[in-house]
Amino acid sequence: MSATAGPIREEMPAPAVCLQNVSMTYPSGQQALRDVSLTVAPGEFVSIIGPSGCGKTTILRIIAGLVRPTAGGVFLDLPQGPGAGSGNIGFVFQEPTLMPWADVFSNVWLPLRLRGLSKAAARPEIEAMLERVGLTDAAGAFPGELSGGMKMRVSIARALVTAPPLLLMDEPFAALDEITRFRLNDDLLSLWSDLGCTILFVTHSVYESVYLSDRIAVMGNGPGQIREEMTVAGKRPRNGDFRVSGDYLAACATASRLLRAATAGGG
Ligand SMILES: Nc1ncnc2c1ncn2[C@@H]1O[C@H](COP(=O)(O)OP(=O)(O)OP(=O)(O)O)[C@@H](O)[C@H]1O
Repeated sequence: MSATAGPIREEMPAPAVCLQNVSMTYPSGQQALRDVSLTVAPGEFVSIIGPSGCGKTTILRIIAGLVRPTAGGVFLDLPQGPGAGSGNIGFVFQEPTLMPWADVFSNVWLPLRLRGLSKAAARPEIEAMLERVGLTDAAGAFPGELSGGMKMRVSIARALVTAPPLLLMDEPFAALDEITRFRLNDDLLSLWSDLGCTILFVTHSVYESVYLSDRIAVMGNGPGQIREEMTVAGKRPRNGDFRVSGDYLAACATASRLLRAATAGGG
């Protein structure tokens, strides 16, 4: 082995998600993305903000493999989660999409059931996840008996019960009141820090993106392009103190300015 001169370089981990020059035109002819490049490091929390219709959901759907881009490359480097199958990406939608006829426990069991685990075999994982999201006492309740915030907790528990290394979240808290949203923001951050997963989070809220993220990708008007990226300064763990800190307010101002610039003058 030969020695190399110069400074020792830290090995950069391969990105968990890498989009290279991705474009997407739906069969209807609607162009949703144009030349989008984005990398997300393992364990990073990245938000995507942008105006309605700019292609945020399309990015998540492409990463999840639900639609194929018409051009460009999508590279994922994700450790396999436990259990069989390729379900190592969790997806949380704006609507909790729970099975109304099944109780909370059975809703969270679903992805494990799809992997062939009986209710009894899955019980320890389900109970641990319900405890993490504060729903132990609601295990036997049906979705119709739950508040919006509790339904979203079930949806998050269901997405995380298979311990996916990548969690995609599409405006999960948009329909919730602000107090519930703030609480779920904090709970999500502590889950993320405990589980060590990578999160890509779509939101319309500049404030939410700043509170949660390490980095923010700012999209412009369609056809969708990422116009800017910013890093959010601010120590972790973040909590209510961060919401009133100078770092937070400065980052919100920067993100708002970038969003305004990105959406000025149409696509
Ligand atoms: N299945 C589809 N077929 C045709 N066009 C689609 C389809 N899904 C999305 N589009 C179009 O692609 C563009 C991007 O849509 P997308 O849902 O990705 O945007 P978005 O930024 O997530 O919007 P919003 O913030 O309103 O949820 C829009 O013009 C939308 O109408």
